[in-house]
Amino acid sequence: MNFQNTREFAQELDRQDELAKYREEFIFPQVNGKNVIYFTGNSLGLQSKAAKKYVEEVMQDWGNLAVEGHFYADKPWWDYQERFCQPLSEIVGAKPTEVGVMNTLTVNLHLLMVSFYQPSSKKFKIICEEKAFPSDQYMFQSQVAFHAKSIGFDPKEAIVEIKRREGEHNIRLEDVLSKIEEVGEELALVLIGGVNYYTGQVFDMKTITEAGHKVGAFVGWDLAHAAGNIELKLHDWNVDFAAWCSYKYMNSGPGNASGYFIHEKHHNDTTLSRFAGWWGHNKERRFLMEPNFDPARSADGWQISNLPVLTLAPYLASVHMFAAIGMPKLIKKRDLITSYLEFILHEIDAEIEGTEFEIITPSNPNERACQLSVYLHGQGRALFEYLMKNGVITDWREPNVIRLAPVPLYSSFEDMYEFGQILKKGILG
Ligand SMILES: Cc1ncc(COP(=O)(O)O)c(C=O)c1O
Ligand SMILES: Nc1ccccc1C(=O)C[C@H](N)C(=O)O
Repeated sequence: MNFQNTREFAQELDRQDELAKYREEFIFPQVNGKNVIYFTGNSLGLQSKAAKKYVEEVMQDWGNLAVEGHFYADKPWWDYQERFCQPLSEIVGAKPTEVGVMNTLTVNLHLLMVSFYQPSSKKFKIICEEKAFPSDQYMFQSQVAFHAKSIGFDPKEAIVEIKRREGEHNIRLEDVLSKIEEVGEELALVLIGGVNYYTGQVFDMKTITEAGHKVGAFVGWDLAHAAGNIELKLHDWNVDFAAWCSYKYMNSGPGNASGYFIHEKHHNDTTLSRFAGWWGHNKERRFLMEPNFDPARSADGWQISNLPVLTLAPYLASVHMFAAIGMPKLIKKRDLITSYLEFILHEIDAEIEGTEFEIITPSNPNERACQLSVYLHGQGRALFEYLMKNGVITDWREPNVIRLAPVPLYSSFEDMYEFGQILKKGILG
């Protein structure tokens, strides 16, 4: 499409946008009496109007029914999580029995590593990406330290990071594959962010998963920046496990629950260790209070505690909205609005001397989703602060990168145009 950097053109794209009406379903913070231009749905998604209704429903049931709500609420609490399985399975490309919600992201990745990182003295290495999100790095370090002494391997050798090549911002697939081959039989686990939080790079999960399996490793994915953002086919890709937070693209609220996936091929595997609790016990027999753990033969078998229902309520509102729309439409708009933002950035960059906006996110549409990370050469933190003051909510990452994520559910094309104008003013004064 031949884009134009005019308000009329952006408004025309909004008129043609079949998802435009969903913007009304969200609450935008106000700056100078106007909706902000919100680019940080990759950090915390906006509150939907439905979220409050779902929470209020639980509050009312709690008030009216108290303990009886577990079984007699409209959406009974004891199996509240089952309402997620169908819609979530569509979002991440899984069978409904392969997904669940519980805890928070890093906690779930730790718990999944209990099952899928069982090192021996010969097979103990973990492949991850260089500069993974810090929480993942700390997780790897602590998992390795936890096992190293009893198994007797050198913790310093255990974590193998895939590096970017000199002068490049993104990791090459060929480098991931050759590292997997090089580590070979010593490789116990590959665990990478499916979409890199800093650059927005989307990894070829199918190919990497296959390569990991070829050398006998488990392969898992941190899908924090992927769930609700990109097409996923976790079942077909034969991924062993994955987890994601729900507060980014899935708009479930700050620090909210994590979704997780465990491939059905593992559901009956009793050799996998796991940390158990009564909510993972055989569902029909859960309330018999039996002494021995009999795990549910599905992803539910990894549940531990009864559910934080109030917390799950806004997440349920969100998955219902995603289910009503479907990922294909979101992805279609995502690609158009991201390309439009890219075009606007190039236009403004070309107009202004002395600046250079280097988009470090891959330009190949197969390797990016809705985030553009922009290196603002010639500009400093003052520009970021100007943007924030003028109603553009973005984030700053050292040394000089802003991340912009136009979210297809609630961002408009006119937002992109307006952002360009504010950016220009911020630079030219
Ligand atoms: C890739 C990635 N992993 C892990 C986390 C941490 O998640 P949590 O604090 O929910 O455990 C985040 C974001 O906060 C993230 O972007
Ligand atoms: N949960 C948060 C709480 C406080 C500050 C940031 C976060 C984020 O989620 C950061 C996000 N993971 C990121 O990619 O930057």
